[in-house]
Amino acid sequence: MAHIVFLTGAGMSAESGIPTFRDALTGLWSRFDAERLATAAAFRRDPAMVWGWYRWRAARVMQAQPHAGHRAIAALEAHGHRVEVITQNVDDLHERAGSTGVVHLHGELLRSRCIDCGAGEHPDPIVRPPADGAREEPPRCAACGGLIRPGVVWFGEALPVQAWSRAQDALAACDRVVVVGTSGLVQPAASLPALARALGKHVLEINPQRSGVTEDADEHWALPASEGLVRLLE
Ligand SMILES: CC(C)NC(=O)[C@H](Cc1c[nH]c2ccccc12)NC(=O)[C@H](CCCC/N=C(/NCCC(=O)O)S[C@H]1O[C@H](COP(=O)(O)OP(=O)(O)OC[C@H]2O[C@@H](n3cnc4c(N)ncnc43)[C@H](O)[C@@H]2O)[C@@H](O)[C@H]1O)NC(=O)OCc1ccccc1
Ligand SMILES: [Zn+2]
Repeated sequence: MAHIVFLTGAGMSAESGIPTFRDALTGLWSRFDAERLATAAAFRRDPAMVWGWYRWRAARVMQAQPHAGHRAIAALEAHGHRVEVITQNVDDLHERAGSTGVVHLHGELLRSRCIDCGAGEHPDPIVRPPADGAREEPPRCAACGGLIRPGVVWFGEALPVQAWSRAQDALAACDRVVVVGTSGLVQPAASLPALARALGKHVLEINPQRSGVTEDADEHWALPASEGLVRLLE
């Protein structure tokens, strides 16, 4: 039985209808670049605009379903392989496909917390998906009255310490690494494939396009995630 680490990015969820980071800028948000919108400064400046963007994205995630690629990773785990999923994605499609112990380097869209006291908060369910561009006032914290923010890692914010150390431990312990659907532009996550290579691990990249990772990969399958990952089962 093999010990496999999957490093996944937005391309992993593209076939489930989740827009990749750069494609999630429609309507009102299209005049912003993601790196500027996904920041604490933007939230403080205009909480309703940023919260509206995240609720719109959360609604898309709730409408989406895992695809054959997500299921293939979960199947490898069910077949007894040691599988660890380290993702930059803030959606829950890996978990919904059956993967366990998924490490979210950049947080989770469907978890929120108070920006002041950190209390975890579960905002009211999304009844009607907000129209793209819709502003929505973030709820207030029941404990301190502070603003509730999405449980994601914004640009300029440190990654969760535990997630980052689990990622490094997994790469050190694994036999091989499969990198799926990332452009390899966002640090420090983008440094993990090179770290795996430096640790002597075989690195396979699955991405229809060449990316910032391809140089660090031993193999590149120019395939969409759904096809490339199913091929791993054969
Ligand atoms: C843009 C980049 C230059 N910026 C950074 O890297 C910055 C740091 C930085 C600033 N200036 C710099 C200059 C140089 C180097 C670094 C920096 N990093 C940070 O700010 C990090 C935090 C980064 C995390 C930001 N949050 C995200 N997401 C959560 C929020 C949200 O979602 O709203 S990042 C977000 O964007 C990234 C998107 O990238 P990808 O996932 O790769 O997706 P992308 O769309 O780019 O590409 C998709 C790929 O899929 C492929 N594809 C398409 N379809 C398919 C398909 N069907 N199948 C397979 N593949 C497919 C495509 O070909 C393509 O290659 C993901 O990481 C995603 O999580 N924090 C930090 O540095 O803090 C400091 C610090 C340190 C200590 C103490 C205090 C502070
Ligand atoms: Zn609070």
